[in-house]
Amino acid sequence: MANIIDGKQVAEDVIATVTKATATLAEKGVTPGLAVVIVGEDPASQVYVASKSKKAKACGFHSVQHTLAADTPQADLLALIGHLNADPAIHGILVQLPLPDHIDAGAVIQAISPDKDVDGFTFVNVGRLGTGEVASAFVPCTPAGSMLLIERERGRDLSGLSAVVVGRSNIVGKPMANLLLAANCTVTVAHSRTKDLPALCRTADILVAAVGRPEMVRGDWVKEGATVIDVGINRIPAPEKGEGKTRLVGDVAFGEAFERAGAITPVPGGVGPMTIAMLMANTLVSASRAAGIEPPKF
Ligand SMILES: NC(=O)C1=CN([C@@H]2O[C@H](COP(=O)(O)OP(=O)(O)OC[C@H]3O[C@@H](n4cnc5c(N)ncnc54)[C@H](OP(=O)(O)O)[C@@H]3O)[C@@H](O)[C@H]2O)C=CC1
Ligand SMILES: Nc1nc(=O)c2c([nH]1)NC[C@@H]1CN(c3ccc(C(=O)N[C@@H](CCC(=O)O)C(=O)O)cc3)C=[N+]21
Repeated sequence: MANIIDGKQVAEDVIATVTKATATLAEKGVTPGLAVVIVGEDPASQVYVASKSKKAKACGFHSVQHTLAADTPQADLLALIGHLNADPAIHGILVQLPLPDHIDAGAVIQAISPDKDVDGFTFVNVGRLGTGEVASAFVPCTPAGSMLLIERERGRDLSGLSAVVVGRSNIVGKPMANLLLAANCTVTVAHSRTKDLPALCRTADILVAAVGRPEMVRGDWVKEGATVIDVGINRIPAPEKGEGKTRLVGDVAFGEAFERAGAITPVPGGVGPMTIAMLMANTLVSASRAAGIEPPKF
């Protein structure tokens, strides 16, 4: 029977630290500014963006949201990013993904100033993380939040533990693997071509699932006592709640994995709230750096 990791609570702790540090910055005349840019009307994206803006305001940030039409030309989006890069009131820029097909997401991401890249997606920040310069990098929010949950559970010394990351996206899987490697884990990254994934997962002291397939990781893939981090957010039909209703599940079959894991994150209430909290933490760090003030440790 596993310990259920309370991501909501840890996220609240992070937000409390951010809010306190924001008040200290305010005494010095600095207000952290976060700009969230969304293109199109994808309802799921709208929900996430709204909750990011709300959290930013609750932290005491200057929070702006730019909602652009789905057919906005790429040049207009690049021009907006140029303005935000140059705006001294803005310390963090987040362009909500995915972007519409007519826009080259790579070109847009790389247009963000690395100093304001609170998502950690630009080459500069990816490179800092990849070379082990973790302290100077903006680390992508979901892996950064997952790492904080792992450290709260297992302590800061993860040396020699075996970690398996299922998924190799630039947003989650790869940066997660780099963070675990920087923490001296022995890391294996699995993906859709991996052979005998269940057997590989059973070797993991730390198992991170970031696949996007509802409940794919079964209970018997989990090593006894392992720490299981479920990044997946999948909305599936829930006819038991009524016609047309849905519910959220992760990439891990929670009920089964709970029986074998030492600790496991729930969905919702696990990694999701941490993602938003780390966005606030990264924005605070950016504002602190711009003001030449030492940011708090998370
Ligand atoms: N909690 C949060 O804050 C966040 C949650 N998410 C959620 O995390 C999940 C993953 O997101 P993201 O990384 O963006 O997704 P992507 O679709 O970009 O990547 C999915 C990865 O899973 C791999 N994969 C797919 N099918 C299998 C399979 N059958 N066996 C093994 N590996 C497989 C893919 O392999 P290959 O490379 O070979 O195709 C790919 O590397 C999603 O559910 C998403 O909603 C994402 C961001 C934030
Ligand atoms: N540039 C960019 N950066 C991102 O960080 C980014 C993005 N684009 N695009 C989409 C994904 C997804 N994402 C989530 C954030 C919070 C929750 C979250 O708070 N989830 C709640 C549940 C929310 C609900 O009920 O729907 C939870 O798990 O408890 C989930 C997912 C950030 N993403």
